[in-house]
Amino acid sequence: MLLRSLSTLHYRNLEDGQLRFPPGLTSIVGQNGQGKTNLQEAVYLVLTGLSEVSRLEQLVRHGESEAFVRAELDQGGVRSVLEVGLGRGRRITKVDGVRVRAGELPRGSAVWIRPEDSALVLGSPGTRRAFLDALLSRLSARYAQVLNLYERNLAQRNAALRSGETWAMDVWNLKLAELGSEILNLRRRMQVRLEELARAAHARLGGGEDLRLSLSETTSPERFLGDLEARRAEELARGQTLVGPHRDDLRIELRGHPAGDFASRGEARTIALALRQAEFDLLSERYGEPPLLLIDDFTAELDPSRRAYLLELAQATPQAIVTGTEEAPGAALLLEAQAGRLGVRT
Ligand SMILES: Nc1ncnc2c1ncn2[C@@H]1O[C@H](COP(=O)(O)OP(=O)(O)OP(=O)(O)O)[C@@H](O)[C@H]1O
Repeated sequence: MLLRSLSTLHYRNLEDGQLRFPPGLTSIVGQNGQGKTNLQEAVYLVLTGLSEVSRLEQLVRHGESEAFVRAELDQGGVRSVLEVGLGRGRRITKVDGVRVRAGELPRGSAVWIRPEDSALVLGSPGTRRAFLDALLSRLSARYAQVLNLYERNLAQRNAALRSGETWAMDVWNLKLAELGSEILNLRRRMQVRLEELARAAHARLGGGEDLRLSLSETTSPERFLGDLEARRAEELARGQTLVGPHRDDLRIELRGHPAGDFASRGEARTIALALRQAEFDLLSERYGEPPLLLIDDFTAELDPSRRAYLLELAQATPQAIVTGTEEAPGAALLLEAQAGRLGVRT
């Protein structure tokens, strides 16, 4: 898949208009706050449906009520158009003019590597769960569907716990244990390959051989139902469900110690990069072609070996968009961002 063009209207500070992208590497240079990240965010959103903002309105330019992003793709010689319309608390997604749910977008199409990725190692369990859930949802439509049902059931069960209305609790328990167990099993299956790929990338990055990833689980498929029943009194007192995949973590250990507590900033950065490389590899394996690679601010990467790794990865990928305060070498297209305007620099 190749991204041929991106058009935006009222998207953050980006000037309205269309940008065309060649195969290979596009380098976007510019000082801070010029719109480099906003452009990558728009590309990632329209290709994958994923966004990290808490409210979609944040993506709409100040003073406007709606924003639009449109991407033209070339999929093995076939042209396809993806569109996202954003308004207050709502989003409309279209593929070739037909409305679809955000989950029906081609989810293997892009990977975004950002300076903020260190939070995968140093941040809360919720950050790592979100990483696992987003990746698995992109690898398996079944996972996305089961996760959605699980989250709805969990919200209803928690509401029942808070209100003390326990008459339907046995029904909630059965449903939650059934859906939750499927999530646990799918996570376990992916974790094996995720660890292999992340360990290999970590070694290539010079981080050593001793990175371990494992699931830290609050229950298991076999114990799920029994654990829910056994902890009912405590759950009623706290008004929330205390076991299940929504409480689990991806345990990351470096040289036998939890990386979140002991890794240096540089080591955390290397592990985060290894996780993104594993994500890139898993999506390539699943969909039979490498995703579009987005790298935000490679110049923030001060370590020479990590910087070289990022640039080599970008150069070896069929299509990559790399931002920074300086030019990425080997670019097929060089753009300069200035106050939201992206112009070709020659
Ligand atoms: N909804 C919005 N409407 C208008 N402008 C916005 C909106 N959201 C963010 N901005 C502006 O976009 C700019 C940030 O752009 P962006 O994050 O893309 O910068 P950048 O070029 O990647 O810089 P850096 O190198 O600092 O990350 C800021 O000036 C911010 O005020």
